[in-house]
Amino acid sequence: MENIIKKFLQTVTANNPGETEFLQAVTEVAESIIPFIRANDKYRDKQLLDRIVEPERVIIFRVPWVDDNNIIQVNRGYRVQMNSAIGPYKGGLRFHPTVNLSILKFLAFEQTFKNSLTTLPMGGGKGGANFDPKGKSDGEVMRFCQSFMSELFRYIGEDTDVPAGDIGVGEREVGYLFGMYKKLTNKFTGVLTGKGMSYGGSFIRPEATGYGLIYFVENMLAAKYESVSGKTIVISGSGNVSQYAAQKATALGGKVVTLSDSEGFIYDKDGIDEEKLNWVMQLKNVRRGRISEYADHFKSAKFYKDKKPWSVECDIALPCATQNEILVGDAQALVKSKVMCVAEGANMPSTLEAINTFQKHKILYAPGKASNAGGVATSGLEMSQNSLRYKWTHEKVDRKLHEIMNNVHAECILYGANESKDYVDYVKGANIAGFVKVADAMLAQGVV
Ligand SMILES: NC(=O)C1=CN([C@@H]2O[C@H](COP(=O)(O)OP(=O)(O)OC[C@H]3O[C@@H](n4cnc5c(N)ncnc54)[C@H](OP(=O)(O)O)[C@@H]3O)[C@@H](O)[C@H]2O)C=CC1
Ligand SMILES: O=C(O)CCC(=O)C(=O)O
Repeated sequence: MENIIKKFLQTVTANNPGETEFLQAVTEVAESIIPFIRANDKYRDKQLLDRIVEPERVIIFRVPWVDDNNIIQVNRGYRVQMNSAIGPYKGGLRFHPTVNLSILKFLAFEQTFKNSLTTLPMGGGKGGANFDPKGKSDGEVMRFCQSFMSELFRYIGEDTDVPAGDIGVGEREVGYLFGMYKKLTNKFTGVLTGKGMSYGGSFIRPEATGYGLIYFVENMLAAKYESVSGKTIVISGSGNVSQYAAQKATALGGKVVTLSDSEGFIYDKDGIDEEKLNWVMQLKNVRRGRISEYADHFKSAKFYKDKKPWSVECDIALPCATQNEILVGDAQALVKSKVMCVAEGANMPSTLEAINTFQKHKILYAPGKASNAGGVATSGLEMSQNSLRYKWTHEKVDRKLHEIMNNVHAECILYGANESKDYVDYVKGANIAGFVKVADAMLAQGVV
């Protein structure tokens, strides 16, 4: 089996030179899917994984725009349309200076499995640009978004490809993108999700990834007769996912002690309660400031410049910033501090070695494609509401989100529990459960 996996990965490596993040994501999936395919005649010799790793389409385009000093700037825009076997391409847009094809291919690949896990009819896609919204005026961000959409609009649509937010793309950016799409096509449709509440957005979509993460963690802990209540929780990042994970964890009686951004982390020994979190939301979503300011404002906190929070003692660790933020040494530090559960709000925040470390020590570990699926699931609910031209209540969407996360967890157990049922390999469980639905649809649709 090892040789078959090795040969497959050699081919993917040769076909995608230098795409380290994409190869990392494929390696993690191949290790659990190839043995499953070989053990099931239905999936054998159909080159399913060979087809899934090849994007159906990649669009790369120029994004010229004019900054506030009247200087012309140029960025590169992308949309990776990875797999449409079970529905229109669906996945966020990332605006960050590090964006490149490898990163967007890894995200689109993971998204294919994640979206399948939600059981909603959404294929996998991802896009973005190497544009940095940090430090830009609202006017600059608007002009960039308009230029980005003036090319992307040809390739998307409510039944074709439905983008949303990701790092650097929040409600402000989605608003500008939607406005330009509407102007260019003269259509008011559910072409983007994460929209504002006044023009077709869904209740709970802003909260969904963070809330869904905590619903998933509650499921993981319940199997050990534990809960979030009374636990010390370390969170990285301070953006959308981190904020709402912190909010829900605190509401359930957990004590969140860290948040971070790309300049370092803050540790608040007294916990980041609701009032302090509201202050953070104002800082990050309105003033667009740095997390270090928290330690200037709250005397119970200390700022650790250029450091990550993984050496802080905790029961639960929730990486919610970016890919590969937990290296093997960080995983070892968490194991040493007797972490009970690590659940990913970010996409692929743990390296393969870090995942091995958690699993070797039988830590409850959930990969992002399962534990952060609540965001895209609620985007799927936003699409349903847009098709219905209707808006469900806050309570109804939250209840549906909760049910979906319970179901994603159950699917992971189904395919990931070991024979003696005393440990769940959530990586294996999520990969196989996500694969089955996509593979069945691909088989039914022929070689296309
Ligand atoms: N938004 C969503 O619905 C979903 C998001 N995700 C994933 O969750 C993660 C966070 O996304 P989201 O909260 O939406 O994004 P935001 O842009 O709202 O926040 C991102 C946060 O991560 C920090 N960060 C970004 N890059 C780095 C880096 N290289 N090193 C250290 N910190 C970094 C940012 O700090 P700074 O401001 O300094 O850059 C910021 O605090 C991403 O991995 C995303 O793919 C997954 C599912 C859904
Ligand atoms: O809501 C969406 O469509 C995208 C969410 C996303 O980007 C993700 O799940 O990583």
